[in-house]
Amino acid sequence: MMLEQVSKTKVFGGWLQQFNHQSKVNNCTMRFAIYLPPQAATQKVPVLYWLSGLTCTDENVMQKSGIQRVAAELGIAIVAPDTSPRGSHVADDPEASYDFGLGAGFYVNATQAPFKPHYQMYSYIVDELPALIEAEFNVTQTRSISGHSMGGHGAITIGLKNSLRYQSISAFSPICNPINCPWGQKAFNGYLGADQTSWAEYDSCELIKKTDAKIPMLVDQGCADNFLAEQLQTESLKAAANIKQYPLTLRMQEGYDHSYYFISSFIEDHLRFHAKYLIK
Ligand SMILES: N[C@@H](CCC(=O)N[C@@H](CSC=O)C(=O)NCC(=O)O)C(=O)O
Repeated sequence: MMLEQVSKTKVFGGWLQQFNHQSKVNNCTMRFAIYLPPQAATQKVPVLYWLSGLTCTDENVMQKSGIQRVAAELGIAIVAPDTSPRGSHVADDPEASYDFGLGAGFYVNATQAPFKPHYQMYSYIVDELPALIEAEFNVTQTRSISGHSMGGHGAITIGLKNSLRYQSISAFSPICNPINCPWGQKAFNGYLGADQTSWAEYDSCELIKKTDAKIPMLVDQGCADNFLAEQLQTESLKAAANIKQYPLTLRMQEGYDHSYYFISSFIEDHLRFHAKYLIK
């Protein structure tokens, strides 16, 4: 069987389920969560992919954001993958830090040992997971992508690099310029190697400067986020978007921090934003 069910819970008339499956690209068992709104019982529905941040699994957004209420109203499925490959045979940061290795795959395809055999999160999110979701569930091939922090970086870079696959992009507190911040430099050095020429392929600011795509993008950033200045660098994304006149709606939200309390405060706006492009 391709999918092994881990849990099934009714929420707002739809079904939240977790599954394990064998990932060919990551060469390990991967878990994901899917929320199917009530409409999926009778018709195919579009999908919003949610990419989570450092230390997260498929569970954080489903348990903390309240995303299901509006997804049920709008008829949008939510798919939340894990943030890295996992298993006793999967390499981790030798120091077992929270910002590299397990729980911190950064949505790139690793080229460096010992990470290359399993850390192929970019291909997993772009190709393998959507193919599985579209084969196994009552969903259309109409997709949008969103995420938080490391997952915001993943959503923006994957959306920009695959403009024909996604209708819209959004992010909360994204790591905007990983090639120039400590989290990104540590991860890219480990996964992609010391030669920085390949790093720009996974940097939102660099990608936005060279793309001709104009996928609508919404970014929310809390002004009281402790990571803002050193790790997230939202101003760099704003500057890059201005250069290209990219259709970015950037909202600096006074008083909000980096947590899921912030996400839960604005997740409804993000779903309604994506619905404009997912549901015609
Ligand atoms: N372990 C660190 C920071 C961990 C943290 O803040 N993780 C965020 C994402 S940060 C960027 O990707 C997160 O979403 N945590 C899970 C949650 O449910 O809040 C520390 O403890 O400071």
